[in-house]
Amino acid sequence: MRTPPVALTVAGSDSGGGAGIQADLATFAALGVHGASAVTAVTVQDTRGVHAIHPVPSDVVVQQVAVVVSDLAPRATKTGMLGDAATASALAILAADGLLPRLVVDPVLVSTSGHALATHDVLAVMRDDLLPHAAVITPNTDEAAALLGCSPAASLRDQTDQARRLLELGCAAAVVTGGVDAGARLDVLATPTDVQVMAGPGIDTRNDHGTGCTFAAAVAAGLAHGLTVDRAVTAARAFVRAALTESVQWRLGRGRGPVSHLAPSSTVPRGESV
Ligand SMILES: Nc1ncnc2c1ncn2[C@@H]1O[C@H](COP(=O)(O)OP(=O)(O)OP(=O)(O)O)[C@@H](O)[C@H]1O
Ligand SMILES: Cc1ncc(COP(=O)(O)O)c(N)n1
Repeated sequence: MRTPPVALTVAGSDSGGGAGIQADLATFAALGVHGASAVTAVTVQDTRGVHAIHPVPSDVVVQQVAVVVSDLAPRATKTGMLGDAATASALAILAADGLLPRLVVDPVLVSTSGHALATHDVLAVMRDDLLPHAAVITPNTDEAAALLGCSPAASLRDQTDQARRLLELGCAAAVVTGGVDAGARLDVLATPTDVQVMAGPGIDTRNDHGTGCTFAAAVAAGLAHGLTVDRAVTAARAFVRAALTESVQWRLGRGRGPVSHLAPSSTVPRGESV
């Protein structure tokens, strides 16, 4: 087997395994990428919600990144839940030093279950110091509105406008996810030369915990394989759609279950009791 490319995720741990580090590593593995990780926080979490958050000190986050970067030379990096401003600032410094190649920033602020995953001061640090180093950022419409200080998008036109305006914050590309129009799901990708609206039918499921992490990790996996941002985003959309479709019938946990990160060509023996 060929040596796989390496991607690094800097994110929080989700004990339920649906989002955060766990979703990122599962996505990397499904897409043929070796995943390394720097944990920013331990969340006590299941499919019903976030019950507690235990931050990892920012210097320990930096140490994790430093050893991985010097030993494994990741070709792409993804950030998710950063938790506090000290960690966001420390990462911005690492990015400015060129240590976070092909950086995908998923500006995680609040979980689907409505729990704050970042202190109020993270937003400004992320916007002013980290985003200018990103190859692409992947906010949903609420996160985009928070970064821009405007109201949430009420139409595709607003969402497109948000994606364009995010480029002014200095990132090389921005994909604003989570638009819904007449049952279709809309993502808008803006680059300095182009704006693309990507639409697909909404998948009716309650198992949608971790879609944002899975999407951003899949973009990072594509970049680690050498894809352009445009192609990495298209491939990531296809991966998330497959992950949502495969898990429609699942009953994992009592709340919003995870999407499937299991490769469709899974070699796990079927029909055997374990
Ligand atoms: N029910 C669905 N049907 C089709 N596509 C979906 C559905 N839910 C999410 N997606 C897709 O998943 C990707 C991630 O977008 P989403 O807006 O869910 O991110 P997010 O809000 O950041 O997620 P999270 O709340 O997990 O952090 C996008 O490509 C979006 O279009
Ligand atoms: C550690 C961690 N990172 C990110 C999310 C966001 O995912 P979601 O919006 O699906 O809850 C989460 N819940 N937990």
